[in-house]
Amino acid sequence: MIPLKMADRDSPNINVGILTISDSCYNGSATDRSGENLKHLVETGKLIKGTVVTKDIIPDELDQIKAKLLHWSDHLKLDLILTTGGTGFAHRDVTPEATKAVLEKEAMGLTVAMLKGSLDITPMAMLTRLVCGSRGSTLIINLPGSTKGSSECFQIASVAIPHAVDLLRGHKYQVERTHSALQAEHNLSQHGHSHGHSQEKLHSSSGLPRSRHNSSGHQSSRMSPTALPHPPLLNDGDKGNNHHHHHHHRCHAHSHVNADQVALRSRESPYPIIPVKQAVSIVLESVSLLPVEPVEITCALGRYLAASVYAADPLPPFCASIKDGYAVKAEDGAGVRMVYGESSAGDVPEKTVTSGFCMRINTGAPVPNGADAVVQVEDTELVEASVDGKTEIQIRILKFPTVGQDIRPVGSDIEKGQEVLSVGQRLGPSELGLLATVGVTTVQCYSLPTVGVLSTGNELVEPHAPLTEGKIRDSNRTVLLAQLKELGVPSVDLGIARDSPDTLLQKLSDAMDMVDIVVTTGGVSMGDKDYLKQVLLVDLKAKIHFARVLMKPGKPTTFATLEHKGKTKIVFGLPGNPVSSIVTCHLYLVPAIRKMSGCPNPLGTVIKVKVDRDLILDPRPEYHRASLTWDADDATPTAHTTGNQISSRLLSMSCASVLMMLPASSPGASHIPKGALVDALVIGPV
Ligand SMILES: Nc1nc2c(c(=O)[nH]1)N[C@H]1C(S)=C(S)[C@@H](COP(=O)(O)OP(=O)(O)OC[C@H]3O[C@@H](n4cnc5c(N)ncnc54)[C@H](O)[C@@H]3O)O[C@H]1N2
Ligand code: MOO
Ligand SMILES: [Mg+2]
Repeated sequence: MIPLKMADRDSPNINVGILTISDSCYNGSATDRSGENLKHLVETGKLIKGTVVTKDIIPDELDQIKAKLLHWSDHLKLDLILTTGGTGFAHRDVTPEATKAVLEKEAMGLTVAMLKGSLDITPMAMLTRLVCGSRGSTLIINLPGSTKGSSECFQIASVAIPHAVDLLRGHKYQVERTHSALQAEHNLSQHGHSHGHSQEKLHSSSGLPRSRHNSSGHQSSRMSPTALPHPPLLNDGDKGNNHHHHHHHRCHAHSHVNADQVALRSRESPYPIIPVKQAVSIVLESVSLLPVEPVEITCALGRYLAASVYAADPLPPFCASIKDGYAVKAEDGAGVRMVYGESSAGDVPEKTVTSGFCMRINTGAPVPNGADAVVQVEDTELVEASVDGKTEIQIRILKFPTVGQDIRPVGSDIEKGQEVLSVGQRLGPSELGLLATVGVTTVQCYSLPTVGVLSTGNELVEPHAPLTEGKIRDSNRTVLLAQLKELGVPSVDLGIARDSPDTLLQKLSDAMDMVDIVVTTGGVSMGDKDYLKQVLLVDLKAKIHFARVLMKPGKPTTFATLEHKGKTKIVFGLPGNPVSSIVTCHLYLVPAIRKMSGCPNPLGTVIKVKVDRDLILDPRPEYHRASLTWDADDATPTAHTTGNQISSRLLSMSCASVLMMLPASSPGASHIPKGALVDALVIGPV
């Protein structure tokens, strides 16, 4: 029996790499069924809550396997690598050897569990040599090469995978936290409180005894009682920590933001209000194109090309018929022809068509030598057939054919050497089809940024948690993670941070190792608990490019960059109001992601719409949510407001496919009359 388990909604999202190790799949003589099947199993989300970040096919070469495993664990920092293939007794089967070479710790239990489950199904399982274990925070699991075997073993292992990933992540953080706490204490004792510590110091691990790493003995109880013992809780801002007993957990980061002196806080924002256009320019100038990487066609949907793609062969590769009919010599004109044989799609016609003869042919089939026209069956009639009706002997051509009629010449769709896709093009379904047509299965694309999403606020609880007094459910994270999924970029759910500088610092510091972009919501306005900007400035030495924009909603939108381990990290501090965070996501985050991923024109589409009623203008330029309809006799869509536009009202986003870009009111213009045309930014399917 294979134990089945639904993905736990509390479990972390697992970044998965799928590695098919097979000479025959690599050289194209076999199809990668098991790799594709594993990808599908992960994507359905039934076994684990995971995202397939990368997938590749490599030959059974020890060095290549090792290199790939090292890259995926040390550089991509995947949570889980599933290999399929190369685990048997054939001479070339070296996956277990390559895996052992990179593992830091073996996980015999996983191997035994999969072996036991497989033995229940077939005694041949005795011959598998699966190896499992961890390297850094990456779990590596060998699966058999067969589709059936690999999916059975994956199902068995999946029961323990989320917890293993949790442990591996937790361990890493625990180590870093203990280091940073000790380092911070050390700094303070040497220099006193007035000295800020740098990001490097926070993560420094110099000279610390290993035995101290697991010194915090707190156990979380957020897993079910039947679950394995839980690792130390990550910090007090971690997901699901909205129960009282979590609040005393220690946060190891020490912010230097002064959080006590409410009365001394600034009563006016020190940041100038800038126009939206300027804010967008600043964002786009501050982000750069990410490096190029090879991407397999099955993982390339939505990616942007970094190198043009050319056709190695012409299409069609042979003269092909456009119709079902008869291949003829045009000069024979109309009249009776002897039928000898046929050319069907996939065939190679052996006979040559000579004067007075024709050959039956189907759409897409090669036109036989000697023929220079195809006459569709509708333009012919039967003259003579064999008695059994199985053979056409003579037919009559009713219409005079012309040379080349209903024939696609070689290369008429795609010429040999023609550029079929160019740099910067987005790979949608049809573009992937073009790649398939020209036989290019790996393309050079710009990398995608990894985006971390953090909600902030003491009032927030998880969507599934019961509402207690003073609490509301966190909706922003759900929206933003879904938006990222729709864009096809990898995301990291950073959970909820309490409104404390230490927690914010901890969460942000942790995130910097994992992601290119951090998106936070909440805590950017004028409240005494709005600490984000101060933590960015004081603790993380970030450059805040802007922190107020002249727009409604979204006024306190904050944008910062900071250097972390030699890389520039991007921080979007979006306002906490649900609508403000979504509108600013579309205006700033989405274009930034598009630019980083190689999109040549990252700004969204703006169309003209007709307003369906008088609209009162706000002193700030407003992004007014609306749905669209089309009247039969009018090309311009009518925009229907989604109602009350207060930025807390998430319902105003429901069914909104555009943001009407309304100008600020002025003494001469206080409203827009019904029927007027306004610009609208498209944000969803219309
Ligand atoms: N004195 C001033 N007060 C405010 C100003 C101002 O200029 N001066 N600006 C207002 C504007 S405009 C906005 S927008 C908000 C932005 O506030 P913050 O970004 O600081 O966000 P919070 O205070 O944390 O929360 C605001 C609001 O949104 C709710 N919220 C927060 N996070 C979530 C979430 N993840 N899911 C659902 N709802 C969330 C939160 O409970 C608050 O109701 O500031 C105005 N104030
Ligand atoms: O600018 Mo705020 O986003 O109006 O609610
Ligand atoms: Mg606030």
